[in-house]
This record gives sequence, structure tokens and C-alpha cells, in this order.
Amino acid sequence: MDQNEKKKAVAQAALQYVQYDTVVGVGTGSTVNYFIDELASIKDKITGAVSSSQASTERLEAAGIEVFELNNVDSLGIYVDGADEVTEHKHMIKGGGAALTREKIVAAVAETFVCIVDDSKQVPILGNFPLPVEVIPMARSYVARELVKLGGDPVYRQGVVTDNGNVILDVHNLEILNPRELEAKINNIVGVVTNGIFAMRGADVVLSATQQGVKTFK
Ligand SMILES: O=C(CO)[C@H](O)[C@H](O)COP(=O)(O)O
Repeated sequence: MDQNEKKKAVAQAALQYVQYDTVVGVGTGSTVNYFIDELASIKDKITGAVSSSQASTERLEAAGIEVFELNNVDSLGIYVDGADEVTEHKHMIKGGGAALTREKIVAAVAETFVCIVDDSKQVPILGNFPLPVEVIPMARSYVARELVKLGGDPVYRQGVVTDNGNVILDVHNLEILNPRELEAKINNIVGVVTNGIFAMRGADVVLSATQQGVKTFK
């Protein structure tokens, strides 16, 4: 199986978590794009979706799936999203696609977070993937200096503006030994909207596509 076949396989496996006649939370990225394609095959059986990005909203609508505003949805059974890294504790780094803030909001609302990855994303410790931090534009330099004090090397993601009108700093060389603590610490820097550590609200289920098939971690 090549990587795209793995993404398709794990997206198919995530369908078993979708309950009929409910609204489904949908993340962002190339793995999720496969999930949206799968969701399209049962679109008449679901109420619709809540989306974590403009890109996913467009793909969902093109597939004929109604997209609801999160504020108009009382509850969300599941949220399905990819990750850039995931540990055995189901902590993640997300935000490679710059959608981390909306992803974190939808994940917070959902009862069950189903993370879909291929096995290249499974890591023993988070931090090899540069940590995305969404920042209010006028605070960029200040936040970068504060991130250096935490031991990281922040790099401005040139040319990227998030769906919320903000910028992204990708923080290299962070040793993330305590993900919950670092998640809170970075979020406490004035000007940070949120960071891509998903540990305080990690995944509930990780589906990981391997050569031997899709493995489930709960
Ligand atoms: O967090 C994300 C977007 O902000 C994605 O879930 C993450 O980047 C994984 O994407 P892909 O499935 O394309 O590897």
C-alpha cells in the first residue's frame, strides 16, 4: 500500500464511527479529504457536517453535504481529523494545514475525536514536526521572542493567512516531554490564538493505516 492507499483505507475505517441522522465534525487535510469522499457515499443518511476550514467546507458542499455553523449545532457526536504526529497517549501535533484553531474548537465540542493517520505519523515523542502556533499578526515578533525563551526556533510561515486572518509560526527543535504543560504555556503567551499541541483534548480513538491493515488505538 502506498501512502494514498493508506489514507483511503483509514478514511474508510472511520466511517464505522459515523452515526446516521447526526451532524459529523470534519477536520482538514489530505487524509480528511478521503474521509469526505467516503462521507459523500452516505450523504443521504447523515444530517450534515460541521467543518474546521474553508477548504473542507468547499469540498463537503461540492460533495452535496450540508455544512452547518458550529453555533447552530447543539451537540456533535464525532469529529474526524488527521494529525501531523500522534503518540501512544493519543496526544497530537496538528496544524500542518494551518487550520489548528478551528480544529481545536470543533474537537472541544465533539464527544468523540477519531484521529485518522497512516503509520508514518506515529511517534514516541512529539516535536520532530515543527509545532504550528497561530498568532495575531501584530504580536508575531513578540510571540517569536517568547517561543525562543521556551527553547524553540520559530519560523514565520511566509504567505499563509489562516481562515481567521492570523499568521502561523512553526516552532522547530522543541522537546515536547510534557505536552499538556507546553500546550498551556504557549497558549498563555499574549497574542497566541492557539498552538498545535492537542493534549489537553487529545484523540479518543486513533485509527492508523499500516501495511498490515488499519489498527485501532483506544
Ligand atoms: O492539522 C491538520 C491541518 O491543520 C491536518 O490534520 C494535518 O496537517 C494532517 O494533514 P494530512 O492528512 O494532509 O497529512
